Amino acid sequence: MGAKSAEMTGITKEEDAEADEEIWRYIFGFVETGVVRCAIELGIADALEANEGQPMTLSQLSATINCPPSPLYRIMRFLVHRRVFKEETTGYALTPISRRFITRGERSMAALLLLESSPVILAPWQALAACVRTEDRLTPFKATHGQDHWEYTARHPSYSKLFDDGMACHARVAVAAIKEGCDKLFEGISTVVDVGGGNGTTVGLLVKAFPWLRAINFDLPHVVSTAPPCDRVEHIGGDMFKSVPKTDAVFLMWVLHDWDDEACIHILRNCKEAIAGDDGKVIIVEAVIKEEKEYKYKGVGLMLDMLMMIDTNNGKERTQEEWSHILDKAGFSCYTFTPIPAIQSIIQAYP
Ligand SMILES: C[S@@+](CC[C@H](N)C(=O)[O-])C[C@H]1O[C@@H](n2cnc3c(N)ncnc32)[C@H](O)[C@@H]1O
Ligand SMILES: O=c1cc(-c2ccc(O)cc2)oc2c(O)c(O)ccc12
Repeated sequence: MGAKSAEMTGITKEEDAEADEEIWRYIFGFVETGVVRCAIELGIADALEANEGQPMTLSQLSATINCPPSPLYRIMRFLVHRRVFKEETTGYALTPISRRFITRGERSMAALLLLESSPVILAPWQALAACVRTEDRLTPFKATHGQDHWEYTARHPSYSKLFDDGMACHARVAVAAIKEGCDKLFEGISTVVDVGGGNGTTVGLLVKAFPWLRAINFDLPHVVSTAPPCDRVEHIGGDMFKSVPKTDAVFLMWVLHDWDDEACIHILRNCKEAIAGDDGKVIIVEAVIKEEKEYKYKGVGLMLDMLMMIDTNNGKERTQEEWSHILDKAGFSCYTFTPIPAIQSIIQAYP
């Protein structure tokens, strides 16, 4: 049977030609992530950074990172084509993308890429179709690893570190955006509890950015037990489903997206209980899913929504209406939404 005509399908020649090209992005999309992961593991961006930002020839780079020139040439050819690195007359150089893969860089996303491309995170995608079909929905993560994400994290310290480091590298970008987009957020606030604060990177940065603040980093006991000490930050282990330490303000970033509405309402009621003074508030830093034409960051919110389907029990990214629903149910008298230059928005909820 021959190809159907444009009149029959309603597809123009141009659209069809575009699809011929686009289809390969779906088929080989993983290659880009895989090669960037390899570049991070080889330390290519780190080596160029250590060379004081000066370009390096293939043989210099090969000697520095201890990788033979022949495969390195092919890897660099691919990454130059993708603009991850650039080729100048004197050798290979960093671009704005590879600067984000310098492991100790201020805006490094290397740890998040290593997390998302890890076998633990990737394997459950094989189970997504089977899991969404079943009525008594087992998450793909649990179907693959036999435990839910937080049980698995508690039992696998090396994955727990990979996860906390991944979250922490994104936290650095988020706190800078909070300061830029909402610099009055902590006015009149002396103490803040970061609920689900991971290894404390976020509160550590918050107390630096807002120097009058004292903070508690509150997370599961096994998570805070490995958190490094930090000035004006106390680490407390506990369970947000039981209670939250008393404070002026509660801060939650990328915590509520892990949970269904009922669990979120439960957590938010505990956070509301924790607010000691009359001027306190709960600060939520999360994605707010918007109409398609308003999507920023190439639909990252929708990608995270798919990730929540893989890793959590009915966790999801929410629209403004969905956020309003859970905040109303948790008993907040009013709340505001503030966009910031990041994937997330700031939601301030007042008891
Ligand atoms: C997606 S991570 C977000 C980490 C951090 N807020 C950030 O943005 O980098 C969710 C955090 O919630 C914590 N968590 C899960 N269950 C918890 C509970 N019952 N009580 C306190 N924290 C919990 C996890 O350990 C994890 O650090
Ligand atoms: O694997 C993840 C990744 C995230 C994540 C990544 C990037 C962001 O800007 C925010 C969050 O969150 C996760 C999560 O909440 C979870 O329960 C399991 C896995 C991941």
